[in-house]
Amino acid sequence: MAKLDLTKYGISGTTEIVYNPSYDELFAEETKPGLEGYEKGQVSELGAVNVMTGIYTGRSPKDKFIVMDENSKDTVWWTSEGYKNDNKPASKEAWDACKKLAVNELSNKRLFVVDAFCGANKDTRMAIRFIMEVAWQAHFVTNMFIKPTAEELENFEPDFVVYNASKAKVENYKELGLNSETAVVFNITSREQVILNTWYGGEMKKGMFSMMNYFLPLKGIASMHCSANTDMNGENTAIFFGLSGTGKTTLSTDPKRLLIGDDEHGWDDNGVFNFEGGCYAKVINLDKDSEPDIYNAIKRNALLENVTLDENGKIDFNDKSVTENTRVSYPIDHIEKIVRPVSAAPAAKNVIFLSADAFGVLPPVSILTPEQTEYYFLSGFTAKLAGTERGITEPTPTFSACFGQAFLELHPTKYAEELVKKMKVSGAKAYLVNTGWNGTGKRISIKDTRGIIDAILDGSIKTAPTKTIPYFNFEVPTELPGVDPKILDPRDTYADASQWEEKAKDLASRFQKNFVKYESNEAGKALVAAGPQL
Ligand SMILES: Nc1ncnc2c1ncn2[C@@H]1O[C@H](COP(=O)(O)OP(=O)(O)O)[C@@H](O)[C@H]1O
Ligand SMILES: C=C(OP(=O)(O)O)C(=O)O
Ligand SMILES: [Mn+2]
Repeated sequence: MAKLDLTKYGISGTTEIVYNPSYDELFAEETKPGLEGYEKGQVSELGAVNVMTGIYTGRSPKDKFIVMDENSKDTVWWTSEGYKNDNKPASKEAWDACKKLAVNELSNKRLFVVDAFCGANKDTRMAIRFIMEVAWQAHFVTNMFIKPTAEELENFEPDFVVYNASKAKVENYKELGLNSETAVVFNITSREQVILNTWYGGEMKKGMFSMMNYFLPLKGIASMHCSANTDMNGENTAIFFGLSGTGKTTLSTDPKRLLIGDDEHGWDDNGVFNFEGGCYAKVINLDKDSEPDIYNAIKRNALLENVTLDENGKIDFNDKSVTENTRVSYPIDHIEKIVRPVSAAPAAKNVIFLSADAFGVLPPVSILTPEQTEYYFLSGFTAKLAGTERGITEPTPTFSACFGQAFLELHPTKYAEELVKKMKVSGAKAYLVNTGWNGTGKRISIKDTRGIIDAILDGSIKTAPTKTIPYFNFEVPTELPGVDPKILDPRDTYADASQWEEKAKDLASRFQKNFVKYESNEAGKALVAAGPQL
């Protein structure tokens, strides 16, 4: 690519640029003899290549920073004593140092450059240029982002540039006010991201998600950490919010429906649209029979991360010895039932909040009032599951605003406002679905959860008999087709209902404590009544 000049980014001495490589080129590059360490891919029995990412097998939110400057100072939702979050400010000096480390690492090398889009909507998509030295990282972004047509590539002008220098370390991080030798730094003004010392693929996709979360709500578009699908006619759209591991990917991949996307979406006046061109599924304990579509997506061109293979490429999906956050990325067309050609569909009619409750208190499904919808969206209660974030080794209860706090760049109320506006126009209803634990000590089965989702999407939940659950005032159905009726009231899953009572009171008070941070204004105060009462 003669027209590609990387010196404008400070990258010099480039010996060759492999530009938007095809899948065949990527396969050859990532398996070529002589690759060492985390650069090396191994072909698995399913045809997909597997790579290992070292100690970073999940995102590293503690190492996430945003440059604080004139532009970002008053717009970004910075971490504060009153409301701690992952948006830590970096100085201009720290940015310059990190950028320099990245361009030094990437100078005098043979590089991969991938130009791709984030956002299926042409008016609001971001054109992104990824620059890296590692072939499989080029494969990852090729899978996960939207591929430009040949014509679009002709005139491709990036809105955002990502430098992946995973081999470089920030040695003087203390001096720079950073957290460790690893840094994931965003500069909203120059529209750049630098990745240092982590190889986890997810850092690249969730980085751009964070940027969409900054730019879109400012244009009046809802930007959401959710999966989305629609019915076979492309009419009855549903979105599934949830923190990592709560079931967005699993539950939106449904053979009865068309997939829009598994993780990041916008909702504008035309409807719901995907930001991505691929999916990133967890594969721990993946079972061919219970999740056939995801299993079948693991073939040539898919890319496995941190999965255990023997020397012959035989896969052991049950092995957690490296991480529980084993993954596969694949282009969305590895799933048969998808919306084509553009991953978009009309406004959502059903909004589902997935929460993996580690306490075993929440009912498997609750029908929410509009006020409860706002309250539970802002609260974002769930458990962080082992592995997706560094340092999390067991299900850890958390309140993650909007079910994706780590990716919010504006105040959570901004996302709630945009969602509520869109829901009002479409007349959408919201449900809180617990995909976590109950009194049995086991996780609610995928089969029961799928039954619940089916009942929401085919409308049968609307005619089901219901009762009210104390403390939370949740309206829950007492029977649903295809769902074990003994689990619908969580109290029935305990040997003694008083065990539930005790845990429920504890959880209710955690909700109340967490919500205090929203009570500094009238709108927040007004929502308290919709939350748990003791
Ligand atoms: N009831 C359930 N609903 C959804 N997923 C479940 C359930 N029980 C166990 N799981 C497992 O939890 C994980 C959900 O992960 P995934 O769908 O990738 O979540 P996300 O896309 O939200 O990060 C999968 O490994 C799935 O097999
Ligand atoms: C990729 C991630 O998210 P999810 O599990 O929601 O797909 C992540 O959090 O790193
Ligand atoms: Mn997912």
